[in-house]
Amino acid sequence: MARYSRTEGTIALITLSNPPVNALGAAVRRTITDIMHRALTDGEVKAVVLCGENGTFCAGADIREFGKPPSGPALVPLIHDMEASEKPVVAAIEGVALGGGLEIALGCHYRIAHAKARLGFPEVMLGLIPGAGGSQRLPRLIGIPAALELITTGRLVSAQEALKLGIVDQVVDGNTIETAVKFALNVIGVCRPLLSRRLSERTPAFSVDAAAVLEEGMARVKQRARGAFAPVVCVQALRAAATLPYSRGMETEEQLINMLIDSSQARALQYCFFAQRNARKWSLPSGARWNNSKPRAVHRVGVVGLGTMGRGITVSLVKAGISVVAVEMEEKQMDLGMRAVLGMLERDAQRRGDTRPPTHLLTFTLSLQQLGNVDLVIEAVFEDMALKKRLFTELCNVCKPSTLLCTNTSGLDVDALAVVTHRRSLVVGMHFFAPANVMKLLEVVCGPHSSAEAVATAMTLGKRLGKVGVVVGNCPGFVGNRMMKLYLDQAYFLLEEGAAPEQVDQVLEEFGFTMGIFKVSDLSGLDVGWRVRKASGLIGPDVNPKTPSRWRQGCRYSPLPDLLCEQGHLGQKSGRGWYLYETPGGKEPKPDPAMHRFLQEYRSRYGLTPRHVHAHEVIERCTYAMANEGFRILEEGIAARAEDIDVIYVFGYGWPRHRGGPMFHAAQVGLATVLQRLEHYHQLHPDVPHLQPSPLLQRLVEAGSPPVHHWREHVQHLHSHL
Ligand SMILES: C/C=C(\C)C(=O)SCCNC(=O)CCNC(=O)[C@H](O)C(C)(C)COP(=O)(O)OP(=O)(O)OC[C@H]1O[C@@H](n2cnc3c(N)ncnc32)[C@H](O)[C@@H]1OP(=O)(O)O
Repeated sequence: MARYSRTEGTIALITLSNPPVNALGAAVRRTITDIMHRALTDGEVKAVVLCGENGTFCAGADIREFGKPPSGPALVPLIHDMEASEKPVVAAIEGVALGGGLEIALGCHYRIAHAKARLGFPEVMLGLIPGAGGSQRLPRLIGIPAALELITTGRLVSAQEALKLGIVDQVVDGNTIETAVKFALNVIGVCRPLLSRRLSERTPAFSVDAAAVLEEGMARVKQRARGAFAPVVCVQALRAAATLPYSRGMETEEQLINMLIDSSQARALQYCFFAQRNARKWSLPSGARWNNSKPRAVHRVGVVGLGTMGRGITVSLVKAGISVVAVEMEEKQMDLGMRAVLGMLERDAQRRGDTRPPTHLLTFTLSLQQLGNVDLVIEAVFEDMALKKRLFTELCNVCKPSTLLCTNTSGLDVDALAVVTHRRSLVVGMHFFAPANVMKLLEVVCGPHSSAEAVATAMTLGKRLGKVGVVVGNCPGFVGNRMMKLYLDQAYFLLEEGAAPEQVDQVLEEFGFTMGIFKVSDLSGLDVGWRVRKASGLIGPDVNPKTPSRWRQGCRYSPLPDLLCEQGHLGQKSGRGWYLYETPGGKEPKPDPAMHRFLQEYRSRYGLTPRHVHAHEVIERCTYAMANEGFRILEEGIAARAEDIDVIYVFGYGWPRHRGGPMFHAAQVGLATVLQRLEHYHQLHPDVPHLQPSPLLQRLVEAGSPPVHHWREHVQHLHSHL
């Protein structure tokens, strides 16, 4: 928990010891409180050095304790007593000093940091504010503007930046604890009383325009928060620091954190924190798991296809220091792709203040033969099964027998590709999201033949690229796009029934989505879905001409997006889609009067009487339809946990993190309510089978709506993919 020792005769060394990150659980707080008291009252001790075991100072409060009844001593009095002491207390910061960890460090009189240390207040990402004095001490140390930026974004700073900002007093390359001990010996008796080192006693060095900074900060934060409360409350806490004496500021901080601590948003964000980490802990029906499967070493990767996805994947790999052989079939395409990749790397290097992008890691070629020596190939060609099958057959002949063959398909059958190779166990899906060098999500698609080694290798590679990998089973659209299809369907149906694209988008954005569904569709290009619908036989020559336009494969179908594509309205790229753009390639969507006329004509052609669609209906139909499919996905074993589905939606589809993900949201609304609303909508739309409540949802409601972590126990694994 925490150890006490003496060094150099007069220095008390307190070492936090709670692996893996020295989180401040109740027992740790109790131990530090006791031994700090011992150090501060021991006459022989002249100074105290506080450090953490295993190269980590402290990652803050133990997040697992949030939501449980409080126990153990609070941090605030401990920090207060430490700061009030006449004995200098020096923090030796290695690894991280985050949240409560940084608050402890700010209560110390001096801070020495290792060059590789990172510091920050990530509380906002957990739906909280720094609630143990951090919101009041940090602005007294570094001023309102810098504190505002760090606290409202949760951004971590390097030791070097912390030094520049004045958060730490010294940065060391060598042994931080030894340096801190020497430092402590040097300051004993030098700076008495320690008044100027006590941040709580500092007269705030606020500039005259602090009020304006806070006002601007509040406006910026509200605009970016997409409905999240914590960033707004962070600004309120900083306003207290700027305008009130320290003790009153602390009272306000306490009131504000108490308001947030049990909020549904804080719960959702904390759920996301663990869901993201649990997604790494995959397992397969064979018993193979993340911690018993060895990934292969990957030094050189082949990327086939230099379209939008291939380019982003190549950039991601090169940025992670991995050699890439990028293959295109046609010279012109290769030229375009090469220029785009080099441009992206150049801009990235400039942003990081680096003059040379790592282009030495890149080879561009028109020949697949150059893939003979790569460890792994990522195929990123068009979504055309025949093309992919030909390519996989060829890759099998070209690549060394141990090369993993991965497909970036966004929903085609990974198993159908595996069976054309002589190495089925080495075939997995690596489904990146556009732009692949920016988006964090990676679906690792495990087919029935994929080996644990192949899954482990793809997941480890994803981690090296800074992605959040989630292992999913093989089915059309996997998890993300399978649920997205139903979300889109509901959005189209809402247009048929009377809504306008901008109305649906506005409601979704107010709910917290990064972008409304129709704006997303315009951005990705309407032709993407059009091709998928053609390939799956929903449109095209295979459809019986007698089939009604609004009816496909036994259920309601909306031809709206097909009609737009037929008119060449493909979204941003053509200057017109669900919205109007100033020029082709324009980015600013404007409601399109022609779209409104088009929808009116469409409705009258099919005898649909438009009605006013309420915001709550938009949210319910879109999000409950998604969650309902999520329950089916769980039942089929395509996702192992509801958490995995939520991670996919938060990291890949702009789902608001403070609402936890579609499955968590369903749980927060109440499964019984979701069930009842789905029944209601299904009654109104019996021709939409995916509105019919899934059997798992019904069973969960019958079982009393257990919490998300217990849903797995109610899944009847008839045939589990995971
Ligand atoms: C009021 C509020 C107060 C006073 C607070 O302090 S709120 C907490 C503020 N602190 C944080 O938000 C830090 C959260 N942690 C991280 O950012 C990262 O975990 C890390 C930078 C500390 C380390 O990152 P990394 O090396 O990638 O490792 P993991 O993220 O995988 O973490 C390792 C395991 O430690 C668990 N963990 C991390 N932080 C905490 C914590 N504060 N409380 C409890 N547990 C924590 C994490 O879940 C991992 O566990 P396993 O998945 O391995 O079981």
